[in-house]
Amino acid sequence: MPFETKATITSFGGKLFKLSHPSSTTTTPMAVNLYLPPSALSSSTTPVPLLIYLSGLTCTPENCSEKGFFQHRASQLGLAILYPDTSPRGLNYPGETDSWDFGAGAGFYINATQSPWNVGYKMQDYITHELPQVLFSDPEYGKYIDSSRVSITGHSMGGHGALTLYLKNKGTYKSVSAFAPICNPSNCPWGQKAFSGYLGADNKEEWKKNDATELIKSQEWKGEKDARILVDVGTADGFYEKGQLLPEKFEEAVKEAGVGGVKVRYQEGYDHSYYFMASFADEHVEWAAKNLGLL
Ligand SMILES: N[C@@H](CCC(=O)N[C@@H](CS)C(=O)NCC(=O)O)C(=O)O
Repeated sequence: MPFETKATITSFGGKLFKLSHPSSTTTTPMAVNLYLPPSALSSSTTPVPLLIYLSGLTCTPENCSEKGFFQHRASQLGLAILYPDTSPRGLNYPGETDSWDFGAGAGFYINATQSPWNVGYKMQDYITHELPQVLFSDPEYGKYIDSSRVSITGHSMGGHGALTLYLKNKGTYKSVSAFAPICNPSNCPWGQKAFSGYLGADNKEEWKKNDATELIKSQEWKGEKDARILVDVGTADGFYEKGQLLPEKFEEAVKEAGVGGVKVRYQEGYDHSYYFMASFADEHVEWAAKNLGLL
């Protein structure tokens, strides 16, 4: 089914489209925003590459579209941005809306294995399979996108989502970047709560398959010299201070696996918010653009 266009908003010379489509993966309607830069919309040009942005806990497609400021540099460089939602909505599973860090708004970009979540909470399949297929084949929007040039990025839960989907699907995305990602969910409260609910408290092997710090040590990545991973963490991030992000664990794993081409940067004084995100948005868009052949 093609996208239904709910709104069109001019932004940095391009257009932000607020879209919706019925998803067979989540069994619900899904909201998604798409930004097309001016170069994509001018009739004389060829399709543009795509950056997928995965948002954090509690977010919808709106948070980053409104205050992430990705559109600023994406407009100049000729990059499309896709802002998906963070979970299915309205399934009415028991406990789905009881807390902000589990269920609605907290899908973690994994495929749940535990009932009832294993029916609709399949955000990994949704982001890697259904959503790109719907976009690339859409009669209105598909023609603007070069489906062979896609990168991925994200914030917090979405930063981890970006890292894991990149690591699980080597070659699908040209690069990855993450803002304040949860780096080692098996060892932090947010991750332990989500993985217990979605994957089962005792299924630690399943946890490892969904944890960026474990995935980077896999056979597929061990010894990789050009991993194309950029991570930024703010040193005044309260969630970093509380041990939710654990970037040092990821850095240790990178070292242990002998992986090159990974930059983890600690940005002095920045917190977890979109003030931090927006401050480095240009650099993350440039990172993707460079790896997508635009720079
Ligand atoms: N609701 C949580 C905060 C959750 C939170 O900070 N979410 C981040 C992602 S992990 C976010 O992007 N929130 C939405 C926003 O800042 O617009 C709290 O009260 O501590």
